[in-house]
Amino acid sequence: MTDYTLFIVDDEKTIREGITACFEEDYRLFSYMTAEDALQNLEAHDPDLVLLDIGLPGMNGIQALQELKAVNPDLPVIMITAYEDIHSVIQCMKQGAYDYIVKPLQMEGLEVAIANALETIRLKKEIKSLQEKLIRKNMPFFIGESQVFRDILDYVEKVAKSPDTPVLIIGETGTGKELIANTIHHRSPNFSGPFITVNCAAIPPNLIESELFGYEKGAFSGANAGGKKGLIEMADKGTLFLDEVGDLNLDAQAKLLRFMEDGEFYKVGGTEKKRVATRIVSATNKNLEEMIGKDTYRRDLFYRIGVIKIQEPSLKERDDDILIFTRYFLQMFNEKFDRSLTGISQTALELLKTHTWEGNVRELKNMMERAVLTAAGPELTSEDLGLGDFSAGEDAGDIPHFDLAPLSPKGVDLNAMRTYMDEFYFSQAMALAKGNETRAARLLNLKHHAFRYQYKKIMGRRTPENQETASEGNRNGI
Ligand SMILES: Nc1ncnc2c1ncn2[C@@H]1O[C@H](COP(=O)(O)OP(=O)(O)OP(=O)(O)O)[C@@H](O)[C@H]1O
Repeated sequence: MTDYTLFIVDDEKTIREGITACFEEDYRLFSYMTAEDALQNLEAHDPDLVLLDIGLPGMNGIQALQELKAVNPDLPVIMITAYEDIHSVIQCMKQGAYDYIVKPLQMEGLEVAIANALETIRLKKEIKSLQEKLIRKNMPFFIGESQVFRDILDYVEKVAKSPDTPVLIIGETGTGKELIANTIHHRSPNFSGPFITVNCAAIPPNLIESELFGYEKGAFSGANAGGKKGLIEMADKGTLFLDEVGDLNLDAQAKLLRFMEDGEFYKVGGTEKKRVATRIVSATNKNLEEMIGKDTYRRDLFYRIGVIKIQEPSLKERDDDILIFTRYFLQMFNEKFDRSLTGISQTALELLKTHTWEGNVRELKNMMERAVLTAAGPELTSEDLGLGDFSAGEDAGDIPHFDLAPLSPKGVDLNAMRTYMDEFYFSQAMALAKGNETRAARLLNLKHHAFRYQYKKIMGRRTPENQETASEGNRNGI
């Protein structure tokens, strides 16, 4: 006997007994004289297939089909009908019946119909289980125990259920906005469709329209001869993730709004109206409300993209998670680089807690990657992490003395001063060491890798004018 349960619902005793005699060795069978009886037993026996007579006394087969589909839309139902009742059959097929058989019953025909229906169920179950496996495999992995973060994940779980409600994720750089967008996609009904990411800040303003909507051949000079599909069309039946959505210019904002109103658009140079169904998830680290006040962002678009808003906390606002992240990344990079660092020194742990974390989780992840790769071990020190003042040694406890100007009553911009000091001493060290990084690192009592990392960061934040000033500084020996 196979593991399938079948209901036979027919008021004719000979039909019920005939079907039972034929199939009782193959399936678990329950037979009922009325639809009401069958519906009452639905929950108790959870059938895989129902054979349902149309001409039943009391609730007829058409009404019973509706009731069954309301309880379980995927339950296959084979209608049993008298030949002359073909109009009712059509009605049942429109309401989702799987198949029908005509009285007097031919048992071979019924056998084929049942086998087909059960094979469809088997395939559907297999597809569902494969889809679930795929979701689990592609599901972004989250770290975080803080209450604020758990609340966000609960909310994400709820909003993901819609296939098309727009979501706006707001938060500083590196807080995990893209990870959240990805999770919304994978937990939504669109999960088997594409997840297309667009970095709005990276596309030149004059190309944004053709990138988003695509273009027809010959739309403009320099265009592909065959035309191009836009990112919106590529995201059909999936999710379009508009990263840095605050960087869209006003022209592109107007076009995006028009598309979001009704899901329709034209390709650049095209005359055919196109339609796609995609969910728009956007993210920004800008203050869009402030931009609306300055007329650089459209209020109507802000409301349209932000039907659901998710505010991602900075790492500082969820500092319970800093040590959890640190341990996780330590283990992750230990495995990746085949290292066996045992932990993190007490001083380093204290410094991790007090660090400013302007680059949020990304900064912590990068810091751990670099430290695990280069540390001497056995545990990570603050020096390995490039944190704090370690000129006096990791746990020496002696604070070195520097002669500093006293604080004036006007106060001081400490961050600007630190930046200035870094730039000043790194430039000087490189000038004195004639560009030799190892010697420059020694002059600043830094390990070579820590020097390199910080020097690259300093060079990266300089504007071209600053760089000119700095190199002049070098020439003048400042
Ligand atoms: N909760 C988390 N669990 C695990 N990894 C995380 C988490 N949050 C962020 N990350 C990791 O931090 C890095 C930055 O995350 P992500 O790119 O999602 O940030 P973002 O807010 O979109 O940044 P940006 O605004 O700069 O684009 C990624 O490597 C991501 O995997």
